[in-house]
Amino acid sequence: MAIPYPHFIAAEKAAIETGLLAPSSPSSSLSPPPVILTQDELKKIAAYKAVEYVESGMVLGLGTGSTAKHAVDRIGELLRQGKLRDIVGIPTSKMTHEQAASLGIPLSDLDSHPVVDLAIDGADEVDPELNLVKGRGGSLLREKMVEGACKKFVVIVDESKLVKYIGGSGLAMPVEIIPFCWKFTADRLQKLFEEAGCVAKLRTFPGKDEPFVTDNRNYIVDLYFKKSIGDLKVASDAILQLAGVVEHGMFLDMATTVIIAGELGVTVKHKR
Ligand SMILES: O=C[C@H](O)[C@H](O)[C@H](O)COP(=O)(O)O
Repeated sequence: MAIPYPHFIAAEKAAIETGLLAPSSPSSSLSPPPVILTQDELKKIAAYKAVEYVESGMVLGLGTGSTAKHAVDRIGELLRQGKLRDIVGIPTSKMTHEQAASLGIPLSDLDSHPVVDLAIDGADEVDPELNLVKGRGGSLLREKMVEGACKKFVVIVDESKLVKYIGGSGLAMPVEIIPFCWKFTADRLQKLFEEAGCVAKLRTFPGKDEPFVTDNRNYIVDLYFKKSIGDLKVASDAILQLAGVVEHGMFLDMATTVIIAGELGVTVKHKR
């Protein structure tokens, strides 16, 4: 989707920094036409901004998804150019592992590097307190392990991901569950949030009846809410108490910084 970008100065600055736009010459028109950036270009702007936090020698959590992909590409590029050195990446999914390996980024895991300096990842929802929903792309467990082990967690989104409250987009809040008796677990999840009008649906591969299988060979049940689920910590504890649940996609109080690329340019929010 093309997003009109009428605030030319902020947009131009962000786009030039990211290399999406060539700097205009001094003789160029005083009233340039509005820059039109796609949603993917906004993601790229946020990702490039986040990579500015990366320093040589860091152990890096490498996120998953269409936004994090840009950050991984950029890290690979800076390594190739010699502008970054001695980076160790900890991928949060098989897909990111493949991407990072193809770019020549040295890779490791939490067993060998239990402390991660910085993780960069996308999100599906961001609330005003910087709580997140993640996992609509199917990765959440490895992300939560790696991002829970990092000193700084920088989240990169375009402004469409901002919500007033978690679940407020009306889109899925994913829960990773074990395949054994998945209907039983899905029913229990739905009942847990009856008052919020919750509907629990097993995720399937697009256009097929087959259950979607995560990197950890689990299933995902997507929860859809009609209303707010109230206290997020209470909701999180209740979900995690169900025996068939492995992990959920609410990342509460984990993000230290959120970088948002939007109509007004780039906004950086830090955890208070
Ligand atoms: O499962 C996917 C991950 O949690 C992603 O980081 C999240 O879904 C955001 O993905 P995208 O950047 O593609 O919107």
